[in-house]
Amino acid sequence: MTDEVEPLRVGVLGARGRMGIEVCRAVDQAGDLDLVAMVDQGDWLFNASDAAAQVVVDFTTPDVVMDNLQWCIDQGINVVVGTSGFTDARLEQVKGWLAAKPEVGVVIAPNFGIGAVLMMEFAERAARYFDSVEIIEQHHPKKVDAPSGTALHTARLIEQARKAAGKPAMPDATTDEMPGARGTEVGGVRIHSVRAAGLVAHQEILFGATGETLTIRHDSFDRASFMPGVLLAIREVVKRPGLTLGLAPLL
Ligand SMILES: NC(=O)C1=CN([C@@H]2O[C@H](COP(=O)(O)OP(=O)(O)OC[C@H]3O[C@@H](n4cnc5c(N)ncnc54)[C@H](OP(=O)(O)O)[C@@H]3O)[C@@H](O)[C@H]2O)C=CC1
Ligand SMILES: O=C(O)C1=N[C@H](C(=O)O)C[C@H](O)C1
Repeated sequence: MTDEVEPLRVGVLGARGRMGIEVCRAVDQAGDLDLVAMVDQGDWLFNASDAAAQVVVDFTTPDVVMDNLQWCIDQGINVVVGTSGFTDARLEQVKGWLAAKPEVGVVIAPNFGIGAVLMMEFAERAARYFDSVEIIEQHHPKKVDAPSGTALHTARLIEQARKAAGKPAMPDATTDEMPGARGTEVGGVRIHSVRAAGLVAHQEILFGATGETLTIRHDSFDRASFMPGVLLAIREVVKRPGLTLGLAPLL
């Protein structure tokens, strides 16, 4: 008799992408995890179920992630999703699929960086005290979506916190505006998206009130920064049936 625990069997979708490569390496190096499937564009999704993956990690693209998720849930495979593009409507759709498979766990996190999760928490806490807030997100130029998933999530958290505190709309007297000059507005919060070579993933939240500003900033200089969060989600998702949104509930 041995009480040694079997390693968790993990498959990675988007395995040849920037994040996928890093996730495969991290899973491979973790003693309690077994990398059993690496699937990318053009590969057969069934590689993951044939390999009896218990958890699938998805870092693909916003246009394919929903099909992947539905397939995993149908197969009864737990899923950790890092791919961006999750609107409220998409989250509702996922909840609908999970209703038919209540034993399956899904973690969808806009950002797996522990520092980024704290940045969002701090921003949520600060939101009620400031008249103005704007988000400036900066990413590498190969990112396909704008604004980033992290910026969208941050804006929603700030919107809810301002609403709960009864804050009025932000002061903004702009009447003469070139399109795009003031960024895009999400939940009443302006988001400015910068794309430039040399960047990885960065975000600043600028709060303003009479006579003072507060800047909360997070920088991912290397995709290794996301790996502790991804590994945590893999280990936790098997214990959490249903949908978990964001990494914060796992910390
Ligand atoms: N939550 C978080 O902490 C983080 C989230 N992200 C998000 O993760 C996603 C991926 O980012 P990144 O790795 O930089 O992007 P990449 O474009 O480098 O990687 C995506 C990979 O998915 C592949 N792919 C496309 N379609 C499929 C499919 N149907 N099945 C399997 N694989 C497929 C792509 O192949 P091909 O190139 O041939 O199309 C590519 O190899 C983005 O949405 C990004 O915003 C990124 C970093 C951190
Ligand atoms: O594409 C990226 O690189 C990143 N995407 C996520 C997002 O859209 O917020 C997370 C992080 O910002 C890196």
